[in-house]
Amino acid sequence: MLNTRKPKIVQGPEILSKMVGESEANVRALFAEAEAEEKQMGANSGLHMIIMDELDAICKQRGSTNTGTGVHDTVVNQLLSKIDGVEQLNNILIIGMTNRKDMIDDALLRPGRLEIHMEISLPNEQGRVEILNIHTATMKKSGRLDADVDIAELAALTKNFSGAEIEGLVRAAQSTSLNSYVTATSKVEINPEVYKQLKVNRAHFLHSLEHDVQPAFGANIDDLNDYLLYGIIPWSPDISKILQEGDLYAKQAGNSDRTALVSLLLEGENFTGKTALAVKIAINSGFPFTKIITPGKLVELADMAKIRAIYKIFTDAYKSEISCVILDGIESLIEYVPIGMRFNMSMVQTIMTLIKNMPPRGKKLMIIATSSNPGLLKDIGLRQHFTHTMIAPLVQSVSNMADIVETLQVFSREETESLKMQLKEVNLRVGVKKLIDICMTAKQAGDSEAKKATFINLLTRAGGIL
Ligand SMILES: Nc1ncnc2c1ncn2[C@@H]1O[C@H](COP(=O)(O)OP(=O)(O)OP(=O)(O)O)[C@@H](O)[C@H]1O
Repeated sequence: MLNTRKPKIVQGPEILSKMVGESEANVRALFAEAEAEEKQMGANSGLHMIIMDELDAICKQRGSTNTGTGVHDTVVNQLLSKIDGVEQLNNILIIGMTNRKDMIDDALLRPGRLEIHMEISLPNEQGRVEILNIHTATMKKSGRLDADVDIAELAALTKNFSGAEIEGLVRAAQSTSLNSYVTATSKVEINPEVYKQLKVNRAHFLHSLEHDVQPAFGANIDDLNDYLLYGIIPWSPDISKILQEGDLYAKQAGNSDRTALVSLLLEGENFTGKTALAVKIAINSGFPFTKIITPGKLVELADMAKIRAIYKIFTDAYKSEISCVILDGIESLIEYVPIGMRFNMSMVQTIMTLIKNMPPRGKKLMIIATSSNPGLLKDIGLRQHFTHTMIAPLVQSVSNMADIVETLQVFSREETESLKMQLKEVNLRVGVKKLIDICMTAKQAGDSEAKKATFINLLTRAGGIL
């Protein structure tokens, strides 16, 4: 279109070489032709185009890699000197592509270098209709697409799918269809007569949507369900109230024209089920992008990498029209240690900035954070930045305890009644998670009396009986 010389298309990693100086030479070679033509023809030189895919592979922030060779750093330097060096080239257009802009050296992104930044965001519903039409066109033409496939419906069901993922879905639906015609005896065979009538129908697409292709920028419900091992037992009206209020905040984030950011802090003592409640609110919201940040997922990372990982989740969230990010156990995320009151200040700053930061125009975000130390959050100035707070309650009445115990089916109705009688005079104070743990241990104790004795013993030792 621009009438250029044949574009040079390179994959970032292709530039790198194990030979000393070779990577830099590869960068120079990319520019050699343009330089020669500029020297010869000056302003009459044709336009040269270099397209660099996966730019982040070679242009990482200098000083961020730890290979000991410094090769990455010198490749960045070489590229900088070619793009914006002493000998300026006026006959070259460089296009870099990446899905990790955050990892690219800042110097490369300044004016005069790769200065125009364009974000290809996730396709909207209309875009998805067009992409689906492109990828199903051949099937349609050859009569392989069943009449019951509704492209508009598929576009509505593929929220937050990228173009490549939609293409993957079409391919997966084709395989699903093919599989349904395969007879696997000792050989895998397809009846040629049946094959002639092979069509990809709506059921094949729905099957592949459920089993084969998950969007990278989606809500992985299976992953989230791992935090709901015992579901949500409605042991008190407070629990339904928390979930209802959570729904309201999600609606506020989703429906209000003015609210782009809702941040919710779920406070409660240890083991009160804060994570499970936060996850349940997130799932109920039905937001297409939902991610949970837990201390466990960051434990292996160094400080900067932790901050980058958290930023990455938020920048990913900003790509979706509406999203939910759960920050689980803020005190652990900031590495709080009560002895000497130590914590990671950079992490506090990061979390504070992200909680306060408005998502880009047109995007909406709900943040749900959990904490068992609201006093600390107040002292370090984080708590006041949440737009709403809610409290996960402790189990404090014997009848609530009995409801939980009965739901778990560890004790029979008679055993539960007998437990209620034995504990009727006591003051209870225990988190639902701890109570569930105790029940599950007691279940292993054998006969009815042993189960009840173990239950009471463990509850006392856990400080649940005052
Ligand atoms: N009503 C309820 N509310 C919360 N969790 C519940 C409820 N009923 C059952 N559960 C179960 O209790 C467990 C709660 O664990 P969760 O990790 O959420 O607690 P937590 O308060 O975040 O723990 P911690 O203090 O260790 O961070 C989950 O397995 C969940 O399925």
